[in-house]
Amino acid sequence: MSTPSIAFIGAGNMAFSIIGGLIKQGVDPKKVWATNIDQESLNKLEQEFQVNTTTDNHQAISEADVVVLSVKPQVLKSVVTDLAETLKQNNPLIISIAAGIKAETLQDWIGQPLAIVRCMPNTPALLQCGASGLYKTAEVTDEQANVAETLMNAVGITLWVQNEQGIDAVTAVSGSGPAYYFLFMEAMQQAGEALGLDAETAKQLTLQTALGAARMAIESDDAPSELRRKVTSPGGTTEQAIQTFQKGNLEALVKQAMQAASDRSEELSEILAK
Ligand SMILES: NC(=O)C1=CN([C@@H]2O[C@H](COP(=O)(O)OP(=O)(O)OC[C@H]3O[C@@H](n4cnc5c(N)ncnc54)[C@H](O)[C@@H]3O)[C@@H](O)[C@H]2O)C=CC1
Ligand SMILES: O=C(O)[C@@H]1CCC=N1
Repeated sequence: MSTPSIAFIGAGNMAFSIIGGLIKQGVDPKKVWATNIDQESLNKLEQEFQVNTTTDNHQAISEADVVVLSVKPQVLKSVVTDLAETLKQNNPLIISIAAGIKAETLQDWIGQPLAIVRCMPNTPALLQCGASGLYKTAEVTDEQANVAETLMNAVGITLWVQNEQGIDAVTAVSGSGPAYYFLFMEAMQQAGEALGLDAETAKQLTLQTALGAARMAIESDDAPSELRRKVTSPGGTTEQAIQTFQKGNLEALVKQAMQAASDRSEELSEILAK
């Protein structure tokens, strides 16, 4: 992939995953800049991926074609307002991965309606197994949209949403989603141990089962409901487990949890816009 010069501002966990995925995909590390206020995080990035690092956000964006805003939403305003003049001058494509901060809010902070793509990635990007939702403002050209899509396609699948609210939903599904599956893995592993397996055995069985189920769901023509039915013998063991989940209202709980994630995304956009 021929890459534009990309600067990640606030390269923490999520940026680490994207950068790692890009480098593993063959992106030239010399084209990637990463910043952080924490030198240790930068040392790790430099050691692992040989990308350029600096604690100076201005230096990182000075020659960037693409600026990826990857600090926490709570510090984004101070970072963006500090960089506003350079952003206005250089007019790079801005990709914000921050949860809950609307494109219009970013444009207000910058003081000009620059081209902004909001991207909601997830950490499996590190293994090129990410899933990202993208939303673009009217200022984004087709070419810039292509750049954003190509970049995120290098670390997984990408889907565009037509309205910005869609990003709140993407956040609840795939942005936060890995954590839901990790929680389920933790719970299954603990339950396996409670049933008498040693920790390593419970872990390996749990993780391989998660991988196998995900691959089947992706690769099979059957819907997950049908795949589930094929595991569930009438009067058998799975039926007992599924009935227990259903009595505990698992589906309603999942819906409630994801609504809470989406609500929080909306709430952040209101609180942090000020
Ligand atoms: N972690 C995840 O799974 C996902 C995170 N996101 C979004 O990505 C963004 C980053 O999240 P994480 O990587 O989890 O957070 P993080 O805290 O690991 O990374 C942010 C980094 O920014 C650095 N930083 C703080 N102030 C800075 C400044 N003024 N200049 C440069 N660097 C600065 C921090 O030291 C930190 O290492 C957030 O906005 C979040 O909403 C989006 C999707 C998934
Ligand atoms: O928890 C968060 O706010 C971020 C956004 C999606 C995943 N992590």
